[in-house]
Amino acid sequence: MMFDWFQAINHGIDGSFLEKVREISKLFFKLPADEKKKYLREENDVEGYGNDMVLSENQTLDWTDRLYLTALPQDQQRLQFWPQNPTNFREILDEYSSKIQLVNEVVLKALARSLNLEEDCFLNQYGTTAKMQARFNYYPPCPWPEKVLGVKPHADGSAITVLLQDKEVEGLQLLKDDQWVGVPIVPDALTINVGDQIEIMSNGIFKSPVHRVFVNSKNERMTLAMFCMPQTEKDIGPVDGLITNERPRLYKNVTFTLDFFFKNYQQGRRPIDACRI
Ligand SMILES: O=C(O)CCC(=O)C(=O)O
Ligand SMILES: [Fe+2]
Repeated sequence: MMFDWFQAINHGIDGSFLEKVREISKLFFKLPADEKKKYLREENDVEGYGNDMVLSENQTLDWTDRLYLTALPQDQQRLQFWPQNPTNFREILDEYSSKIQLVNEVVLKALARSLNLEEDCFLNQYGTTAKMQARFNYYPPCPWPEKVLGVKPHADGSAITVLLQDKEVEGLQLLKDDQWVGVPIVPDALTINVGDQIEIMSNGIFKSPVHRVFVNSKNERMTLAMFCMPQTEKDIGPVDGLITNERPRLYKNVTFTLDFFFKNYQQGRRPIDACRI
């Protein structure tokens, strides 16, 4: 199997800028609850500040606070959910998104070349605009760490996810050969994994890894996941060069909307299973 998760260093984003990104996240989560509530997610929406969408009484909630925002394209930003405080929040997130967009392009081209395909074959499925969702995750210390998870097992619905990990506190684990393996902290690295949409586009050659986050009783942890993907109105499917007699088409063409993703995810189903032929 090909790699599905790696740590990128020399990605072109300064350590000092990554610090600024961590800083706006921290300043936001440290605001008084009343102030954060101004950006509260609405009941049936994913964007904004809050926790899981509650879809059933049996659902286990994640031990986390998060702020979920559409970062790109800029004209789809819903600024009512963007913190006014810290005052440079928007400037920093905009700059970070455009830098991550470049990382996304480099990675998708490299993935294509590694399969001897034309380098734009994945990017061509993006349509006219790329989409990017930012998820700021805050995991408070937890008095019963063995009883809950920071994020329950899931795979990402993105094409790729670029994660800025906490500088000091580990928590991310990925399922490899039925074992949970910790993802270490590498200073100034970006942790990159493929999501369901690259699994589909690559006709299953790249696998969108299942991962989860554990919490601990002593330390809080903060991360920022950037979900990079094609514009959501556009359907995607396995690229032509990867459908052969030996390897028939494994996935349908689908329009991978956020709604489709979350309805499955919150009920403990993998959205990608709904895409298989
Ligand atoms: O916080 C982490 O380490 C990972 C978070 C994650 O998997 C996600 O936001 O999809
Ligand atoms: Fe994830």
